[in-house]
Amino acid sequence: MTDMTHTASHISIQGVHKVFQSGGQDVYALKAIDLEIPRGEFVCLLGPSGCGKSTLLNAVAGFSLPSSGAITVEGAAISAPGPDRGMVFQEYALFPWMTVEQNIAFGLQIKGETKAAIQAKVGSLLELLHLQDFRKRYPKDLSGGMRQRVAIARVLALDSPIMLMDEPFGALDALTRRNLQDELLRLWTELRKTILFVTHSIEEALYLADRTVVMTYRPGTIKRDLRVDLPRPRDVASQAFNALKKELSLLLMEEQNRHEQDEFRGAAVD
Ligand SMILES: Nc1ncnc2c1ncn2[C@@H]1O[C@H](COP(=O)(O)OP(=O)(O)OP(=O)(O)O)[C@@H](O)[C@H]1O
Repeated sequence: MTDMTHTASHISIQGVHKVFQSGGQDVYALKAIDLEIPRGEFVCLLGPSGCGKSTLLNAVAGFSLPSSGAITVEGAAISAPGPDRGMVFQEYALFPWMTVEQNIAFGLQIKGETKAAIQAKVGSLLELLHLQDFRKRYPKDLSGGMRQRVAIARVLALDSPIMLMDEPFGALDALTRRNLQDELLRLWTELRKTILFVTHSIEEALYLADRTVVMTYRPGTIKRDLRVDLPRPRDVASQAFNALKKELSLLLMEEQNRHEQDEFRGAAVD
């Protein structure tokens, strides 16, 4: 296997606010968010629909900047997307006209790497993600789980020290989902990336993260920043796991209720 960069980066989010205009009104998507994510940490953002998880992730990605406040990576302010931050979306985002290996190679070609270097790196990524037998296939001929493996390989190809993941396993069945969660943990342990991962699922957050950050529904603030100190691989049937699950369920339910009341009043715009 060729060597891949084993580095990670520190993300600092300071006093971040994000206001959208909707129907002539201000929608406070994020309010006074402060979050420090040390290098190599795996952090999950958890919350009901509309609490600002994607807005925060997109701000770190540089797709949509905060209305005020600052986000830095290794001390440098984020003002646009960059190769230090790879993004994996729920909808795979693969090029349908390219094979698996062409999809993985694409970013490396843009970077202007040599043919030999690209071949070596794509080969090692196919191996790493168990995709060797699928290299000549097109996305339409792959299962959802396989497509998501390709999307992860494509981000890893760029050696981004930070991986931003927006509900990447949300569309997968339970078994495939657990499989990919395990794969992701293996990759994270091996490559020591910093991961910021958005999910609706309490179990997913507790299974994966070093820290689970629960957000409130509109305005999006941090309701709870919970360190998950359970050893890995985590036993989802254990008492300790279920105690944390219960604790987070209660917090989430409060926010879900606020969401529903908001919708009831016809005030929700999402
Ligand atoms: N471009 C936009 N214009 C207006 N309002 C927006 C825009 N993008 C997001 N919002 C609002 O900001 C709030 C946060 O949205 P966001 O998509 O970040 O939430 P989320 O927690 O990721 O939800 P989901 O889990 O459903 O993706 C929502 O109330 C949403 O309606």
